[in-house]
Amino acid sequence: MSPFGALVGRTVTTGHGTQNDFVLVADPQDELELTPDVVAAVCDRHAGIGADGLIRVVPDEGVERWFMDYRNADGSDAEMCGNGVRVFVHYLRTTGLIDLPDGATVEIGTRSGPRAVTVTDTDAGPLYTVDMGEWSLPGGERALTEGFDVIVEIPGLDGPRAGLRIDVPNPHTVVALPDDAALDEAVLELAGPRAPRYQPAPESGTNLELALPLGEQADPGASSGTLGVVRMRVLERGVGETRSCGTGTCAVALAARAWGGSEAPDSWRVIVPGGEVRVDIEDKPGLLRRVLLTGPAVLTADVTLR
Ligand SMILES: N[C@@H](CCC[C@H](N)C(=O)O)C(=O)O
Repeated sequence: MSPFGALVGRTVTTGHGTQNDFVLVADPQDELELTPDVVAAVCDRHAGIGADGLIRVVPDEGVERWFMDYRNADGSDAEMCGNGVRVFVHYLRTTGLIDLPDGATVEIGTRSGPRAVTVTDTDAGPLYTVDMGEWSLPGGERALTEGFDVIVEIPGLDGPRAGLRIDVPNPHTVVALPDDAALDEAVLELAGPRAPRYQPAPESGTNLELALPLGEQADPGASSGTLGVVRMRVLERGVGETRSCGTGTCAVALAARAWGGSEAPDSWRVIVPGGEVRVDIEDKPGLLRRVLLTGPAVLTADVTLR
């Protein structure tokens, strides 16, 4: 019997955002029951299509917009997926489910509430800017000034490290590393004896980002101003090590800005194994704290499940 359950006979689409890859399943009648087992079977890299997550494309309840029903590769739910949002909107646009001309904005539904996404067409393909909304600090505001609120033991690295927890609004723990060697040597395994250990242990799990701040450069997107640059690796909750994580890049930019002190830039170029994205942080007094994520999205294939 096929492990793909309700998806047998369906044609689904694959795509990625900076190589964080997804299977997109259109469900315009909101009729598909996708159990965690079916999601895990589709995302299996050896016996399925293979992906970091699955996105069901479904109408939002009671409002005229599309809803991103995101699941991790192990079948679990998550509050948000930053790369997934861009790929989701690119899918809606490419398949004609929405009309989104260059420069236009669309609102989509997510488990964390509505998100506005704006497209900019470039010679290298479209870039999508997602208003990722408000972030928060489970460890309280003091964590931001102190720069950490959790201790993490990461195999491959000598000794415990300080980490900063940031919700975007899914949970992230960001650990600063001193050089490329440490970043490359860290072992990022989800489970087993070589999984990272946290003190305190995160109640609902966490995504773990290892961040290497690399200084600043002139901002090509502005006539004046600088862009912080940071390299990262990520261990995703419910997935394993991935080549990018959009919410993770936001958490890393926020942590790097906190560690950089009052003069640190608000805009960041975040380099991940699968490419790079831009993160713009807005938190001027009196304004909503929010973070904007800009990056590419690509569709790669249509596949029919047997
Ligand atoms: N890849 C995503 C994050 C997906 C959810 C995450 N694994 C979690 O469980 O919180 C992104 O691009 O943000």
